[in-house]
Amino acid sequence: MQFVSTRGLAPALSFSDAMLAGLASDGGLYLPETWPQLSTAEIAAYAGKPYAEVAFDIIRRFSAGDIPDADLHEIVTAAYGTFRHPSVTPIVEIEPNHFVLELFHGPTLAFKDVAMQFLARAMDHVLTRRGLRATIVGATSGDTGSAAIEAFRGRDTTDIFILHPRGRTSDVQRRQMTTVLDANVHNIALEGTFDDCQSIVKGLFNNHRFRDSVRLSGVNSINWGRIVAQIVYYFTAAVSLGAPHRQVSFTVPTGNFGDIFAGYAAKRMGLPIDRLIIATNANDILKRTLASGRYQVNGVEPTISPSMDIQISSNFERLLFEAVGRDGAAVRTMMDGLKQSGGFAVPEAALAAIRAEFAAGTTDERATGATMAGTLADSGYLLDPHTAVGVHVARSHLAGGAPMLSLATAHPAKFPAAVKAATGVEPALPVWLADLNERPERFDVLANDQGAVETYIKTRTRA
Ligand SMILES: Cc1ncc(COP(=O)(O)O)c(C=O)c1O
Ligand SMILES: N[C@@H](CCOP(=O)(O)O)C(=O)O
Repeated sequence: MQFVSTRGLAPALSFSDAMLAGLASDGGLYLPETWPQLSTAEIAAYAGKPYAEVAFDIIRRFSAGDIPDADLHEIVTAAYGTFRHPSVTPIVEIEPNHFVLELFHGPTLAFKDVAMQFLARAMDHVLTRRGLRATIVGATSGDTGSAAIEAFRGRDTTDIFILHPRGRTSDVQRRQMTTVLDANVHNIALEGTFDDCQSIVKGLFNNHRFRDSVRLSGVNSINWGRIVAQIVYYFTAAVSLGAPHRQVSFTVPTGNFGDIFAGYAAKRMGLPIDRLIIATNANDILKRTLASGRYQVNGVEPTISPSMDIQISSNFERLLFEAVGRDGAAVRTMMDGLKQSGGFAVPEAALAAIRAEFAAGTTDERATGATMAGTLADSGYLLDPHTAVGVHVARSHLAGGAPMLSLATAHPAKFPAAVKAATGVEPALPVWLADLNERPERFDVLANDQGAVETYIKTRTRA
């Protein structure tokens, strides 16, 4: 299986090379050349299987011939052995026909662990086999960073540099990153927004001389290695509710569009998904795009679901590539518009294709709080603010349809202030994080300046 860039100019790469590259050399994102197809019988056979076995079967459809099966099996077994729930990603019914898919049982309490525990081991495996080291960079609004740092800490093959927007994460999220003192971990608090962090990370990849000199690799969902691991829980969740003999729908709290794109990929591989619903907070560029056909960046608005305070939704580029019939030139035109004027029009046929697969809804701050309070009162279930955005949007799509799965993307204890303000309940951190507030922090504050970040990385990386 080869992987192609959404911008059509970079060479096609193997699974391992696409994973190490992160972003393609033409600025695009990698996608499999074709979507593997699963038969009804193959999907039905996932029922009752351990999560790691399903992960192995799905991921190997992309990595076979590149990562040996025995090695992949070892990687997924170790990755999902770190989760504290035997089902890894269990589901809970919160009201008739509406379920939450709990993705927060990993080491850092967010859905990012599902992919990051796989990605760190897979990268380590490839680098070790090749006798190489890499410099990992990532931009985070809070959760990607903590999950990546936890997964890569102490690894000899990698140095990891995570950029977070200074003062715009929850205290728990920041401390989960900055209290990790391993020598290969470097935290940068950037004077800017998440979009600024992400734009610098993309800028580092697009500076080819720098990229090659430090052997740069990325861990944001621009990396196909992230998306591939997230496809798995769409299958396990749907099968546990009766797929492939029955359709299910998913509502996904969305920022960078990686998580919901994994759902789209599952559908392209044969999973009978009825609706994929994009749920956003006030940073509603995706909802506006679906409604108007114009993707237009506004300023980022801080909310109580800070991990979704994103305007430039990177993985939407993958969907655009699909929707324009995999025409890299058309994607380049749209991305040039984004760079030059902060927006572009989605061609009519592509918009129709996107609308046929996706719906979108937005939740304001008041409704997010009310959803947390109401769900606790009615179902005894405590939501984190991101999941609450999804649950609120999902509720307007419940009537008479397929069972609805709302993705629970973070544990409420990651956002204690927002949860307490809405519900009066202060969720406790699990025992392994109980002393988080007492641990010493280490991070450096940098200006929103790519040159400053390059110098910082160059003087610290061992790659
Ligand atoms: C808790 C939480 N929910 C939802 C999202 C949005 O996911 P995505 O960026 O894949 O759309 C994020 C960040 O990515 C997150 O950290
Ligand atoms: N919400 C994310 C933002 C980065 O998203 P990614 O999935 O592309 O890594 C975060 O928590 O950092």
